[in-house]
Amino acid sequence: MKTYVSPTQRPDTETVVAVGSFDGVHLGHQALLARLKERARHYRVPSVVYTFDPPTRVLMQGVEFLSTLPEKLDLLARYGIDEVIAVPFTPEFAARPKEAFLDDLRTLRPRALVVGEDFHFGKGRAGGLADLKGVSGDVVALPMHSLGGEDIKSTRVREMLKAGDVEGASRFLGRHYDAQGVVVRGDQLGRTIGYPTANIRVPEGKALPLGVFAARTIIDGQAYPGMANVGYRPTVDGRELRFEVNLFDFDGDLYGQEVQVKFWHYLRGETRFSGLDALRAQLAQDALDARARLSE
Ligand SMILES: Cc1cc2nc3c(=O)[nH]c(=O)nc-3n(C[C@H](O)[C@H](O)[C@H](O)COP(=O)(O)O)c2cc1C
Ligand SMILES: Nc1ncnc2c1ncn2[C@@H]1O[C@H](COP(=O)(O)OP(=O)(O)O)[C@@H](O)[C@H]1O
Repeated sequence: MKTYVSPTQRPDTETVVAVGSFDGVHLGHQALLARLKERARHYRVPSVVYTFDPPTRVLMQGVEFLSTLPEKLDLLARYGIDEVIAVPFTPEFAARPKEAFLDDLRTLRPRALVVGEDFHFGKGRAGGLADLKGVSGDVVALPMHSLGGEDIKSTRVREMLKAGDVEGASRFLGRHYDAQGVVVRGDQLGRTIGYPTANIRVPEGKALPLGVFAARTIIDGQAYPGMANVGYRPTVDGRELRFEVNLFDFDGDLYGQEVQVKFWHYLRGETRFSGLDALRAQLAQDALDARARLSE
């Protein structure tokens, strides 16, 4: 998959194009991508995803993102997209009139455009489907996808994560929600209570679910079962948000390693224990619960 930061960078050929933030690449996005690929086969031209980094809502409304750009590119490659144009979404870009965006699209010579039916663009969200018809003779506007009577939206996935509902988020994403980052040093307390935890630093702004979870951690392509905590560690008077994982049946040095944690099941909310002994007892129970959930 080729990636560009501007539509003018790519070779001057016809295309089919899907436009959007694609934050999380959830089931609704996946339906759009399937339609994009179908149109690309039909016209025998490359499938192009025109996306914004960061997602428009992250810049405009200050929300957290579900996928970092590398995570999003990785997912789009796996769905078999030929090219991605990831334009830096800045206040200046957001303030451009709709005509400027339409001109950008024209440089891609789109045989077909695939968007969600509520797609808007340009300053004040002034541009809509009718404008797109001036750029391509084949505008596919997909209706909002729903699951169990609920619209599938990135916003809803963010809400579920904040409530610890990683199962709900997984249903909407069509895969387990995950976070990638590098293992950094913590307070070296975990090992003293028999539960060493790899503290993971994720890119600032990445949405994390809150609570205690059964998780699978991918290190060098291998999956390790374990349990994760995302919280403030009230028992040890923690202050900032920490993301840590204890791996079962693992012993080794992980500092500096890049890891990917897949959140499997919500186990409980974080609580304040009377001391480290009480915390240790709870961790023993969490480990049993996590193993049971992971072997289901
Ligand atoms: C599965 C799991 C659950 C946890 N639950 C809690 C909790 O409920 N309350 C709390 O204060 N800390 C909780 N912690 C965080 C521990 O306090 C933390 O692992 C310990 O302070 C060690 O920190 P360190 O990695 O900086 O050495 C949990 C950690 C894990 C791995
Ligand atoms: N089973 C394990 N799960 C997680 N980390 C482990 C495990 N075994 C060893 N480690 C290593 O020990 C470190 C965690 O020990 P800990 O005392 O909690 O220190 P820190 O506070 O620096 O995280 C991890 O970063 C990793 O390098």
